Amino acid sequence: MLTVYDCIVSEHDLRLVALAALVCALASLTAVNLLHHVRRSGHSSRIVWLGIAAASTGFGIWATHFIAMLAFSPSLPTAYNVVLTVISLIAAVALTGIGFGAALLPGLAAAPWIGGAMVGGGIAVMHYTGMAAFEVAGTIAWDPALVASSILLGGLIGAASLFVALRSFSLRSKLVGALLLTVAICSHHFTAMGAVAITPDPAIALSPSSIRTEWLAIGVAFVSLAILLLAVVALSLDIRERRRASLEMERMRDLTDAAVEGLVLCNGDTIVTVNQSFARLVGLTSDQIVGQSLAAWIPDSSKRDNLFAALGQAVETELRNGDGTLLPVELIARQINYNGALHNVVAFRDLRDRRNAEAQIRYLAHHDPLTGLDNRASFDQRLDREIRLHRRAKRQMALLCLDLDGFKEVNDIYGHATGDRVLQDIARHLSAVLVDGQMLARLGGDEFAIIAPLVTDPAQVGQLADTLLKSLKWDEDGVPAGLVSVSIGIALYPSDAKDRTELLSSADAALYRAKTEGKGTYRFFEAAMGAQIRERRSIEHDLRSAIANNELSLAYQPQAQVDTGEVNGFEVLLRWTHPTRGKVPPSIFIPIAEDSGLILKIGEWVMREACHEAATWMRPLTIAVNVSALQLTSDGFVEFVQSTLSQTKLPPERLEIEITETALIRDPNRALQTLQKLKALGVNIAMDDFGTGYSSLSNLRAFPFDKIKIDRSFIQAVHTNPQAAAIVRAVLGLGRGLGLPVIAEGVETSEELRFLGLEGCTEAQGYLFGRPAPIAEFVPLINDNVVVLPQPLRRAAAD
Ligand SMILES: Nc1nc2c(ncn2[C@@H]2O[C@@H]3COP(=O)(O)O[C@H]4[C@@H](O)[C@H](n5cnc6c(=O)[nH]c(N)nc65)O[C@@H]4COP(=O)(O)O[C@H]3[C@H]2O)c(=O)[nH]1
Repeated sequence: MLTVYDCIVSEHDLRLVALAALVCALASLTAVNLLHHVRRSGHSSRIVWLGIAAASTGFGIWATHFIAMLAFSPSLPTAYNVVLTVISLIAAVALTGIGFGAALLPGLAAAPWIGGAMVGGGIAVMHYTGMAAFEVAGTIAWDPALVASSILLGGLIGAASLFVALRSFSLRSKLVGALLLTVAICSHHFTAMGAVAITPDPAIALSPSSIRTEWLAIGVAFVSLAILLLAVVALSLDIRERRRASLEMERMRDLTDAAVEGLVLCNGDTIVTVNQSFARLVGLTSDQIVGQSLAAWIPDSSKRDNLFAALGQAVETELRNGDGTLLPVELIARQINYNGALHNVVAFRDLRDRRNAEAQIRYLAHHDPLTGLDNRASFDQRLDREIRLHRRAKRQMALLCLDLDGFKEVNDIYGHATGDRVLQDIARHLSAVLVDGQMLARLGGDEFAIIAPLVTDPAQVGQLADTLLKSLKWDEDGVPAGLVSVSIGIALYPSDAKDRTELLSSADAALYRAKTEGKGTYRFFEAAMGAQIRERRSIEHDLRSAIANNELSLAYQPQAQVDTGEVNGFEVLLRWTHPTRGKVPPSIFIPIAEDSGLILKIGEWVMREACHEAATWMRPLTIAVNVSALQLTSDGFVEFVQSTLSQTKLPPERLEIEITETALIRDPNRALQTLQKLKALGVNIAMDDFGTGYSSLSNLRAFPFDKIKIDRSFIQAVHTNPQAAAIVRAVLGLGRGLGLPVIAEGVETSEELRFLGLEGCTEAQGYLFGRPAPIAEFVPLINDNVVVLPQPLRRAAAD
């Protein structure tokens, strides 16, 4: 280093050294600017601008060398070989051009380094060719170490200069790049000059054809002037380009800001600009984002690689936003030519809404939207899985099927909104009872099911059912406690079933038993239940086609005066003659018809047939028709009765509707409204089976009854059970008190009739007067005023 320093200080004119450095710096700055211009140029003008850049830089290197040589004063005569001097200039221009071309090769990350190193090589070739042109009256000796160092310095610093200069479009990059190129040229030159040792030799003469130093100075001055001109051109180009770039940037920003998707423009991995959508997406300002690496926002490197490997194809990954949280995004990358260079544009589409929608769809596919519980599909999957696991582990599990009692009434009376709230409440209460591993699902309507895995003792499941039932004792939304209850059927795997379908049907059978044996309770499956359920389903199935198949008929049972035996009217009783089962008792098929809703259609048929029949009788006898709760509360029942009466021309006062007390309890307001309307039509209303239900005095007063029917179970026990006799007496007294006639049902013996006569009962019905039979058997009764009571009984009643 000292040799180089000594060489500069003691053997050079420092003013000219400074001039050389200035020319060099000017040439380097011009070179960097023109290089950027080449990069921005279109294909056709690229080669022209590359030539201009190469010429300016080559001239600059050459001029720097020769000004520095002019500054060199070995105190001996010197001159320059013309040919070699020209070759050195050509070499400088050509090798710089090749280096620049290499540095701008697209798609090669190391291109600026390689190109820069080639420019460094060009500096060395120019210098040593120039030194070969140098003639001096002496011999020149070279220090090989310094020669090698000079070449290395030029190459390395040259490589670094182009890398820095081309890294970005910023002014800083350009200035630092130009400075490094200046250092590369100067450091090479002066290190190489430090390697020179001249020994004066008067015997060596300068060749006559060589140019004198003075002439060289003039040539160098011209070249320097040319560099100055090129620098001005480069500067104006730079200013123009900057203005154009800023306009282009502004236009692009306006355009990209209009886009809904986040857009990011990258030079390599560095973010050059972003639109407002992207800034909003990450929650930062664009100034905070620009200049950063794309990797900072897309942490998954493999997804980043995929993005650029398959341009134009969507890649789903995560975006890290300003606060460090990750957002699901879809990316598409494309390449565009921006400011003369290829850039990557990455579009970011926020996938949160889509993901939420997908999650919602997935949720809905497996859950009941009203209660949030798992739905049937999800339940079936889980049950299958649990059965597999328990089979493998040889363990026991339980399935509990739950059904709401009285839910239909809640919907009818309080409306569907209340019904929905009741279901939600029930779901919440039941869920609160369950422990980890147990699953509650809503299978539809008012049906729920619970899977209880790993049961060691059935008593455990009984306790669970008890707790579930207790959890539902509540009073909410104005729905009275007790109106809604839950019945539970329990089946165990593997003892009650081998697969899901069988397990469900066993639990269903147990549920049916629970419902028929009191409601609000639970039952375990028993083998016999399966057969009962199948039987019930078969009856329900056949009942559906019973009207169409003419399998239904009506039986008529007389109702008579206790004292005279005179017939007042008939009660209509439904009969079903099944093609294979024969006569099916009403006690079997009527509850099935009521549970399945078939009673609505069947009841209409009964009413129409009965009114039609009664209208044909010569005597104006009454006709009593049983009406079930479902009919009474069904829409349009009153209108139906009215139109039946007018169609059959039966006077309304001849029709009597028999209603049990339970039909009133389910929906008292609606029942009251219906009964009042029927009453207004002129129809009579009888309370059936009095004594078996609630036997509420308030019901008798609140509803517009015309008659009370004492249940046959009391009549038949009047002589064996003093309590029954007391009840009959009490009901008769009640009737008298309220001014309501009382009819006794199921009178079979003359003793029963005598008892009723003595207690003041005016009307009776029973086998004693006649069994229910087709109307054809009562033809004389309906046409003549015939007393039906046998003589001895008439006497008994009269006694
Ligand atoms: N042991 C005995 N029984 C007697 C005597 N007199 C009448 N019965 C029976 O007592 C039942 C009286 O009908 P219910 O209390 O309205 O009870 C009826 C009624 O609730 C229902 N039912 C029958 N027909 C209809 C109908 O058309 N519509 C509706 N909704 N229910 C009906 O089925 C129930 C049973 O009907 P049935 O089996 O016909 O049974 C009838 C009748 O056959 C007697 O002296 N001794």
